[in-house]
Amino acid sequence: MSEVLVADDIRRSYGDTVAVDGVSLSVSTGEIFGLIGPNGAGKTTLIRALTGTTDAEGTVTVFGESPKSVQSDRIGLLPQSFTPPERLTARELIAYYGGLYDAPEETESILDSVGLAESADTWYEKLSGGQKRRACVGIALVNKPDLLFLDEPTTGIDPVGRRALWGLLEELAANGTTIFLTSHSMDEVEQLADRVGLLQNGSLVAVGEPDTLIQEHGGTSRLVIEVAEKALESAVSVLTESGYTVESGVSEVVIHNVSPIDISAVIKTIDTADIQYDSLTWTEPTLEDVYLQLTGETFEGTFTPGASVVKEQAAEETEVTQ
Ligand SMILES: Nc1ncnc2c1ncn2[C@@H]1O[C@H](COP(=O)(O)OP(=O)(O)OP(=O)(O)O)[C@@H](O)[C@H]1O
Repeated sequence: MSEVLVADDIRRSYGDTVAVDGVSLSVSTGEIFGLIGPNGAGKTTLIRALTGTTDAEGTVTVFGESPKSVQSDRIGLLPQSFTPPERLTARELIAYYGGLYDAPEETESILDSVGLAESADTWYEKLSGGQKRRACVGIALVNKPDLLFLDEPTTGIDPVGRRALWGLLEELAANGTTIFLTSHSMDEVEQLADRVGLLQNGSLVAVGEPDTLIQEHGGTSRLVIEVAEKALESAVSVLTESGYTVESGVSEVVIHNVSPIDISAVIKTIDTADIQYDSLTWTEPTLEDVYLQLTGETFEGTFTPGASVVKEQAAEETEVTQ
């Protein structure tokens, strides 16, 4: 695979604010690179530097030349904020932007790909927020770009639409389109990206395949047992005595490093001690854990979105639901 995008020591400040602070990276043909990072980390500024839409220090080459010199139909860009003419329908918009290129993608095919076929005759201003975002994604695709930059492409798009868009992006990448995207949705990046870069305070603090980053920084699998406050202390002591590594929260006990086959032994231990609990939830580390670990950010509670509830005490049998 050849390198489509190469950035070396990119720096961009706005007055005293250092938005991008010496970023170097490269992305290969057909690769999906996911850029994550807290609000204000510099993701949009970096995309603007990589696309030549803002001047920055350092060097960027796209297809071996400066981004400003690259033939315009080879790059697609969906900016974070973008408002196309509002009194055009979705179909007219796609056709209008397509008309700027010699060999655009077929309008109907784009409308179909982004799930707007049924709303194609609605003015942009009358589309819902998610439909507007779909239309903007469609506009970024009109020139059949070889390199596609998407700054938070799925913001506001419903879960079914998001998954459809993921499928579309995977298909584009499989056919050789290189994709550079930013997102605050860790499941989106984990699902899509071949490699992930975590930007913090303008610097790339980690780059790697999602699985590798999760292995290195995601921590252990966890079994979260929700117990009544009065049972918390005895639950902790029973489980600790049984050799588990335990941590307690406000109303839950967390056991680290538990594999699914160990869960029944844990249940037996707490049942034998007659400890009342509301639920058991098993989680394995995700990209979100990597994000939280490396950025040092925290949130209230222990549950993560990928959690599998393995048992509620009212249930007759242990059952795994995703
Ligand atoms: N045009 C601008 N003028 C002044 N400061 C700016 C400008 N654009 C960005 N900044 C500042 O640069 C820093 C990085 O902003 P940027 O928009 O690149 O972050 P981001 O990671 O994309 O954030 P978000 O996740 O919220 O979209 C922030 O401190 C922001 O306030």
